[in-house]
Amino acid sequence: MTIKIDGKALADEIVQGVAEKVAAFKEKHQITPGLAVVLVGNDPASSVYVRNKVKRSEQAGLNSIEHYLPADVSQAELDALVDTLNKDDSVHGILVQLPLPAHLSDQRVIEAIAPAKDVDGFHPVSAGRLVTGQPALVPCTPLGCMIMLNRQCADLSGKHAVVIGRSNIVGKPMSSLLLQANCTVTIVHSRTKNIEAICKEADILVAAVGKPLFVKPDWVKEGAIVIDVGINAVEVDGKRKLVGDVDYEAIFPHASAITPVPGGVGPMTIACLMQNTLTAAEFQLADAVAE
Ligand SMILES: Nc1nc2c(c(=O)[nH]1)N[C@@H](CN(C=O)c1ccc(C(=O)N[C@@H](CCC(=O)O)C(=O)O)cc1)CN2
Ligand SMILES: [Mg+2]
Repeated sequence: MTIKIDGKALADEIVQGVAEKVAAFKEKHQITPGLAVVLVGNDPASSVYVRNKVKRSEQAGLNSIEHYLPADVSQAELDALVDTLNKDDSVHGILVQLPLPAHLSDQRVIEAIAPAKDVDGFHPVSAGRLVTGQPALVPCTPLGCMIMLNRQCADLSGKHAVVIGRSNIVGKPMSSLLLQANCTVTIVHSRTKNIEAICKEADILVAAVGKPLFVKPDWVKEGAIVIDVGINAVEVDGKRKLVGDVDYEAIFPHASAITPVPGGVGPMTIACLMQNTLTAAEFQLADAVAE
């Protein structure tokens, strides 16, 4: 029997757990962890994600601070806002929704955020901490994938994990987390030869390639755990539909567990942002005590 991993239910559980810990944190320290979310422009998908982040922040008992900037905001104005948020003690986490409009630099904004407030885990300092096994703010999507994997498999040690995709946001941090869990990790990408055969050896297959239905049933080992990070909008019979990087229907009977799209990894990304905001507030408090 294949398990359909219910990301929405697990995300609800995580946010509930964060809410309990936030309540205890407030009680103990008289501090409410604050998450500042910055949205530039009005891209419909980004607007939905930001709305969900604000809603989840409220459920978690976090202080939600929202900044909506026009699509033609200058890089200097955006940098100035990030600088203000970096200096604001009531803000423990800063998230700038990506992608930014073309005239702005995603990388420049990522690097402008104070590493201590980098709840997306995209700053080079956070990436370096993760790779070197130090306490770190870990990118939310891979963190959500690891929580799902740990739920499905009590001991990941020695498993062969294949990650499809090498982005800084998913593929690379995912590989670091799997390595920390003592998996044998292979990353495959657009230049990899014989990608099907490598995927077929995976006990754990994580697809983060951004290509609809890229992974086919004959790429998957019987009993593998399949985590689908892709969220691709396609048109079927004239209607817009979301599909993953994995051919879910066809692969389902071959996997031991698999995430659907929608309702799999996506909701976990936002739940882990709540978790990271609490972690950032805890780290900042510990640093203040140590100073
Ligand atoms: N600053 C960031 N920007 C972006 C991130 C990020 O982690 N930080 N990730 C993505 C967008 N994203 C969160 O920001 C995100 C994407 C999708 C979902 C989600 O729950 N998707 C649903 C389907 C949504 C739909 O119906 O359209 C699902 O998979 O069930 C959550 C968060 C890029 N930008
Ligand atoms: Mg750009």
